[in-house]
Amino acid sequence: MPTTGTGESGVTAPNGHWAGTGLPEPPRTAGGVTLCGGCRALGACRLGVERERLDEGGVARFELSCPRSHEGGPDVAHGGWTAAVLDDCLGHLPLLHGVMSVTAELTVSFVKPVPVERPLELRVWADRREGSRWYIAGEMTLAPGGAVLARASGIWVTRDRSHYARHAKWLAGQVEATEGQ
Ligand SMILES: CCCCCCCCCCCCCCCC(=O)SCCNC(=O)CCNC(=O)[C@H](O)C(C)(C)COP(=O)(O)OP(=O)(O)OC[C@H]1O[C@@H](n2cnc3c(N)ncnc32)[C@H](O)[C@@H]1OP(=O)(O)O
Repeated sequence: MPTTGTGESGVTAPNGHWAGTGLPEPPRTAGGVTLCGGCRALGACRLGVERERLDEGGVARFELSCPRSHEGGPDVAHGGWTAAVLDDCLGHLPLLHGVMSVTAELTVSFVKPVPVERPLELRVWADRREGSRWYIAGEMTLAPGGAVLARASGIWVTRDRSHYARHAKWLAGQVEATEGQ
């Protein structure tokens, strides 16, 4: 990935485009974590993803922990955090291949309570690809010991830069249709 260097925050400023998408590359942290729109100002993943990489076998590996701010029950993660971080990390698999995609379907199994502020790992792989559809699965484990805490699977649909413009046009049409009602 072409870059312009690493700033004080450790976030790498991109100067290239994703192959085939025409979209600007999103910034990455020093740990290789792609930052979505909401996390860019902070320069860190608010869900607690600290490192990400693609291994030799094509499996994406993440190091993370649940921030205390996402505590649900005492000392355990809110289920919404678990679902959100699985959605985010599963969707990073196409990103790590230079492909922009959006979540079309997501199924989450909450296997055991997830402790907050403990090291966790997440493995993410593609079960198969059919045209623009990626069928992706992943598993979250406790870092020491490897006990499975949660699993997820879903479908991601590849998009190009017209996705957001199309959305903006659709939304403008919705607003126009309701004006004067
Ligand atoms: C230039 C600036 C760049 C900046 C660039 C930075 C990038 C920096 C990224 C960092 C990384 C973050 C990545 C986050 C990734 C998630 O957070 S994903 C968020 C959650 N998921 C979504 O928002 C997806 C919402 N759903 C959809 O857009 C569509 O249902 C899908 C998944 C694309 C459908 O695809 P499909 O199965 O091929 O179906 P298709 O027949 O094309 O469309 C089905 C329906 O959706 C509609 N549709 C499809 N696409 C759209 C659209 N774009 N707008 C409106 N309606 C649409 C169709 O019109 C159709 O509507 P109906 O005719 O049924 O009324």
